[in-house]
Amino acid sequence: MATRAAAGAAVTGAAVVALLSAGFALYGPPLDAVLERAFWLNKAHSIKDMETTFQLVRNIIPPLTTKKHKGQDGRIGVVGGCQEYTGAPYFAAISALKVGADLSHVFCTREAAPVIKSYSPELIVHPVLDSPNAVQDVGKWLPRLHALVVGPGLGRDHVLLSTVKGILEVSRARDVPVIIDADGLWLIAQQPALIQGYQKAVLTPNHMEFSRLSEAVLGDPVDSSDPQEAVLRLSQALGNVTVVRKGERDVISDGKQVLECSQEGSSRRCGGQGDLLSGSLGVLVHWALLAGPEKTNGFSPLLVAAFGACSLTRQCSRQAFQKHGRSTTTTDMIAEVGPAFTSLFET
Ligand SMILES: NC(=O)C1=CN([C@@H]2O[C@H](COP(=O)(O)OP(=O)(O)OC[C@H]3O[C@@H](n4cnc5c(N)ncnc54)[C@H](O)[C@@H]3O)[C@@H](O)[C@H]2O)[C@@H](O)CC1
Ligand SMILES: Nc1ncnc2c1ncn2[C@@H]1O[C@H](COP(=O)(O)OP(=O)(O)OP(=O)(O)O)[C@@H](O)[C@H]1O
Ligand SMILES: [Mg+2]
Repeated sequence: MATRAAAGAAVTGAAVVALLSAGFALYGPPLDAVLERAFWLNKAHSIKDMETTFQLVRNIIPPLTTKKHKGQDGRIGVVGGCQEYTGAPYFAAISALKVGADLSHVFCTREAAPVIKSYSPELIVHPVLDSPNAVQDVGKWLPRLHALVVGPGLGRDHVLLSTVKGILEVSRARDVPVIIDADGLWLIAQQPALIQGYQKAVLTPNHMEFSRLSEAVLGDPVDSSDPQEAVLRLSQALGNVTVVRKGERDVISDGKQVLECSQEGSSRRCGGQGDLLSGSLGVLVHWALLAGPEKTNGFSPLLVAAFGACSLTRQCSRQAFQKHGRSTTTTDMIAEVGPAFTSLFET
């Protein structure tokens, strides 16, 4: 367990960067106002030394060319979808495709599968999660997947969670990057060892999920006065697993650096926005790891990917809200993924 003093010492030694992206004109260049505040506690670098985080996200985006084959820009899996929840895995999987993945798989329970298939012919849906050989059924796809998003709409059934434990163990053994969200985080709060020290894991907790994880891992309630330190401490305690704490501002840390994303979103808090984020992150994590640290200017590729997914989700929310106001739903946000991506990363 990390103590507050230990965390404080690590902060002092580490390069801590807080990047706040203030609002900028819709469809306008994002560089104008993205870097509101940046500092390195060891003073070795200054704001002028650094490219903006948006530029780093742009650096990891693979070019669209006629030379590629299907699958090269991303084959993403989503583990989730049960009797109660079919929307969440759909949102995550379709978001991965809309961001630019070539293939998007959903591994769900038998009864959720026809429902999810009926939402979209573009998803590949495997009704395997409640089968007796579920771990092997998912495991045989792992060599063909670039990242696995675990948890959207998974539910908390004990048998399903123990299957997912097995899937996480196999994924880790195969070095497959995992993005853990929603009920996947419920499992991690009970068994943090599953991802302890795994450098290709990213956790994307909302407010409640973050509190649950912090209490389970650090043993004390979250210090709401210092969100950055709270995220830094949790990441450190988990062995530098990347943590993305969603909220009014998204705080991202790998236990060494802290990024903050306050890209303007909207005041609509409809369900499913986090699923858009975790699905998008699946693709961006693959792209970032492929690009490597030389393209991210020494920053952790996972931090850059997370910043990209957070800013994209919030921009989708902003654009959808401008069109639909109070009636905005996640489906409206998904329709904005293309334009939002272009306005943030391709201008
Ligand atoms: N259409 C769907 O199928 C959807 C299914 N979902 C699934 O629903 C399941 C449960 O997810 P939940 O997110 O409800 O998880 P939890 O059961 O942990 O609930 C989180 C709770 O925290 C509350 N909360 C969120 N932000 C807060 C804040 N800033 N301050 C105080 N309270 C806050 C929310 O109201 C919610 O009740 C997951 O499997 C998830 O993926 C959601 O993703 C939403 C969409
Ligand atoms: N108060 C807020 N203001 C602006 N954006 C927010 C706010 N709270 C959350 N968001 C944004 O909404 C997105 C989803 O975060 P949220 O906390 O709703 O996740 P979630 O509860 O997991 O969602 P889901 O319903 O998909 O499970 C993130 O991009 C986050 O930045
Ligand atoms: Mg969620």
